[in-house]
Amino acid sequence: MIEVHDVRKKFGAVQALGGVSFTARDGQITALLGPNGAGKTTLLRTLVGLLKRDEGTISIDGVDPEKDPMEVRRNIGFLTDQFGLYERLSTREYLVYFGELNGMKRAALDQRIEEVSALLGMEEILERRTKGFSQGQRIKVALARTLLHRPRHLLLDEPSRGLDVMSTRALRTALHSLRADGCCVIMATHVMQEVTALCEDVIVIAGGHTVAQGSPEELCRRTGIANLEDAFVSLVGTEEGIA
Ligand SMILES: Nc1ncnc2c1ncn2[C@@H]1O[C@H](COP(=O)(O)OP(=O)(O)OP(=O)(O)O)[C@@H](O)[C@H]1O
Repeated sequence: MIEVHDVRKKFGAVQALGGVSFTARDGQITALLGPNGAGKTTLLRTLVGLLKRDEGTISIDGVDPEKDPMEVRRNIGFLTDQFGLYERLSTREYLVYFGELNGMKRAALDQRIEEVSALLGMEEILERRTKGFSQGQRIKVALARTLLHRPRHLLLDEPSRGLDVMSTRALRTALHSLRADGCCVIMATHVMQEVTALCEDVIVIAGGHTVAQGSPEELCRRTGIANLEDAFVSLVGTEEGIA
């Protein structure tokens, strides 16, 4: 479970997060919705301890990422907006490298690479060097790295960008199975169909503040608007950020 209370973060004069609070439960996929520049990426980076918050509290299964970043990272998979692939390595070499960094034993790691590769449809790119990979291929490799050590928590920053229809479906299947395993998933996205298809809970942030949290149905009920996209626009008070 991830619990966030009144988190604030400034970059110079820019107040990227001005008071974000929410709870993301285990066995649930929580969408993080917000217009461009709302603070979604900043929030995710703060949750894994890559950024230091100015104020507020964060608890990842009771652990503060600033006090014990290694413990939090062991239990978290984070798909960032920067994939950080090593272009001289093949996909398999890259995954072995990160699996070993996470303390996985080689036999278990080899088996897990096969599983994740089958899940994401990566067989054809497994032995290829990542140099020159398309956007969709790059995101698959990064996603595979994120899933490799079976994290208890998964933070995904726009995971479906650049994915084709088959890969988007594969991602959905992967997320369903992680949810069934009790994983706590937070997914920043601009794609409303993804939210309605996958997420039982939605956090709406705008201007660095939590504007609302609830199921898609609750947000529609609260705004008196039947369609989630229109409800979102009404909550943030702008037409920005709609895919
Ligand atoms: N390193 C940084 N230095 C200065 N300003 C930053 C930095 N990182 C983020 N910001 C600012 O903080 C605000 C929130 O940015 P953030 O990337 O978290 O938004 P986002 O919700 O992820 O946006 P998008 O949907 O466009 O990806 C923006 O105004 C952004 O310009």
